[in-house]
Amino acid sequence: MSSSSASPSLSLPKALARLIPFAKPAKWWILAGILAALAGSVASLAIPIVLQEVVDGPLLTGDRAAILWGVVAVLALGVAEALFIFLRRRFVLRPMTEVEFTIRQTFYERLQRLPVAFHDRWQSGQLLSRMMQDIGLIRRWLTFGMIMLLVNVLTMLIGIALLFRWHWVLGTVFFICSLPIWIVGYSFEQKYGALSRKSQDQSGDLATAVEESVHGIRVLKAFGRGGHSLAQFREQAESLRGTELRKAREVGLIWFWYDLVPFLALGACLFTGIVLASLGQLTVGELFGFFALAAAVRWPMNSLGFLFSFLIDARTATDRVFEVFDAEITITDLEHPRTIENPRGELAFRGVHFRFPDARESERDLVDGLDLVLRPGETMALVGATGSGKTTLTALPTRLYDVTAGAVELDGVDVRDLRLEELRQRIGIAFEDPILFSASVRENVLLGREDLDPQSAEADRVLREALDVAQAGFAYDLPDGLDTEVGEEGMSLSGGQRQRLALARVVAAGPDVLVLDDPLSALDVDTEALVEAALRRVLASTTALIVAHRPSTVSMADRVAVMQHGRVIAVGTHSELLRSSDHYRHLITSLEAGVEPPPSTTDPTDPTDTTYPTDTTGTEEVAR
Ligand SMILES: Nc1ncnc2c1ncn2[C@@H]1O[C@H](COP(=O)(O)OP(=O)(O)OP(=O)(O)O)[C@@H](O)[C@H]1O
Repeated sequence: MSSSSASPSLSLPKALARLIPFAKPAKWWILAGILAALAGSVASLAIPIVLQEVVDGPLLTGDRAAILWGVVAVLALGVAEALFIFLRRRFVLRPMTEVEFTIRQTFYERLQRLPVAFHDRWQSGQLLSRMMQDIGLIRRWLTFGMIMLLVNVLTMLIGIALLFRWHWVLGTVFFICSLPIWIVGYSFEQKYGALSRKSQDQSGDLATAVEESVHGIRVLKAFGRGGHSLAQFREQAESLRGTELRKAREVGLIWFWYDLVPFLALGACLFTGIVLASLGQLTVGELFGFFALAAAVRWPMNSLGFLFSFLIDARTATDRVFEVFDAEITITDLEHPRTIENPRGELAFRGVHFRFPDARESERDLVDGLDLVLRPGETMALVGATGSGKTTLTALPTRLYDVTAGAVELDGVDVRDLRLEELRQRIGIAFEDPILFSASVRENVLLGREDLDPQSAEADRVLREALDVAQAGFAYDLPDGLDTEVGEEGMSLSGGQRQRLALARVVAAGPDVLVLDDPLSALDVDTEALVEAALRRVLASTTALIVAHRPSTVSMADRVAVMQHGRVIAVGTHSELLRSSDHYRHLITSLEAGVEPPPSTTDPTDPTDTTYPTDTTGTEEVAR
C-alpha cells in the first residue's frame, strides 16, 4: 500500500488515546515526569511572586536582611527549576524507550502474523518507515511533547490566575488577548494534519524506492538505468521536499502567531498595568512581579506552536502505526482446532477456488474448482502453462493464502481446522525464489526445526543429511563452514547454491508433505541429476507436490497433474498423459525445447479442446 492509505476518522484525543495501553506500564513514571515538569513551572512562576513581595516589602522599608533572603529565594527557585527539568527527563526517558520497544515489538509481531495477502498490498518501505520513523516519533512525543504541552498549558493557566490575583483587569486583558492562540491552533490542526500525513507517507514511498533500487542494483547497473533511477528518486525526493517546505511554511506561520500573540497580550497587560499603577490600583511590586511573570510565561506560550505541530505529527504517526495494527489477521487458528492423530500424508484439493482480493470482478477465479488427490507417499508433478496458477496453488496447503471456496485437506482434515503450527510442521514448502536470511548456513537450514538445539548432535545429523540430499556440500567449504553467514548481509552465493540450501531447509524440516515450487530450476543438468537421485530417497517416504518446469523434474514423479484454466484437466503417469492429453503433449514439447509453455488461450468451455475432462470433478484421473 502506498501513500493513499486512508487514516481513520477519529478525533485527535481518541486517535492518541489508542496509545494508552502501550503507555500504561509507564503511567507512574509519566505522572512523575508531569509532576516534575509542573514543579519546575511552579518554581519559575514563584519567582515573580517573590520579587513582588521583595519590592513591595523589604525594598520599601530598606530591610537588607529580608532583601538578601529574597535574593536567596529567587536563586533557590532558579536551581529548583533546573533540578525539576533534569528530573522530568530522568523519570520519563528510560520508561519511554521501553514503551517504544513494546510498540515496535508488537508491530513486528503483527507483521509476522498478518497474511501474505496483506504483504502483497503493502510496500516494504511504508512498513519500514512506520516501524522506525513513526514509532520513534511517538516515543519522542510521549517523552517530551505530551508532557510539555500539558505543563505549558497549565503554566499559562496558572500565569493567568496569578494575573487575576494581582488585578482582575490584568487577568481579563491577558485572557482575551491570548484567545487567538486557541483559534489559530484549531485551524492549524486542520491544515497541518493533511500535510503531516502526506509528508510521512511520502517518506515511506521514498524508503520503498531506496529499498527497491538497492535490492535491484544489479539490474539497474546492467541496463545502465542508474541515471533513470536517480531521476525518479529525485522527483520523489523533490516532491517530499515540497511537502516539507509547505509544512515548514505552516509551522513558520504558527510560530509567528505564537510569538506575536503572547507579545501583544503581554504588551496589552503592560499598558493596562501601568494605567492601573498610575491610578494607584496596582503596587509597584505587583507591576514588577508582572514583568517577571511575563518573562516566565513567554517561553511556555511561544512553545505552543511547536508543540501543536508535534502533537499533530504524533497523531499522524499513531494513525499510520495503527493502520497496521488494525489490519485484519484473516488466517488464524480455530478456537478448538483439530489435530491429525495418525498422519499418513494424503493431500487433497476438493473443489478449490481461489482469487486474489484485487482481481477484477469480470475475471474468473485463478483456481476455479480444482480437484486433485495426492495419495500418501506419492510424488505428483504439477505442470501447466506459465501464469496458470501453479505457484498460487502451492501456497494454499500451508495457508499462505486461504481458499476462497472448497477445501484443502490433509489426511481428511480441512487445513483450516488444524493449528497453523501443526499444519506448517506437517507440510513443508520450498519456493522457486530461495530466500536466505542474514544468518549462518546452519541457522538457515534448521529454520523449520525449532524443536532442535542447533548445537546438538541430532541437529548436526539432520543438517548434514539435508545438505546431502540437496547436494549442498559446498557449504562445508565456505570460509567458516556451516557457520558462515549467508543471506543479504553475508556471503554472496550463486542462485543454484541458494536454491540448494532452501531445498535442504525444507528437507531438514522433515514434513509429511513436501510442496516444492520448481526447486531445481537454477541447477545445471549434472547437479540436478545428483539432487534428483538424492531427493528420490526422501520422496520415497514423503508425499510431494512438485511444480515442474523441466521434463527431468517430471520424471521424478509417480504421476503428473496438468493444470489449465484454474483446474486440473488430467492426471496420470507421464506416458499415459502423452497418449491421452493433447495439452500435456504440447506442454512437454515446450519444456523439452527449453521454452516456457505460453499461456493457453483455449477456452475451457470449448468442446473442441480435447484435453478438457469430461468429468468436471477433475479428480478422475483420465489415465490412471
Ligand atoms: N500476489 C498476487 N496478487 C495478484 N495477482 C497475483 C499475485 N501473485 C500472482 N498473481 C497472478 O496470478 C497468476 C498466476 O500466477 P502464478 O505465479 O501462480 O502462475 P504460475 O503458473 O506459477 O506461473 P509460472 O509458471 O510462470 O511460474 C498470474 O497471472 C499472476 O499475475
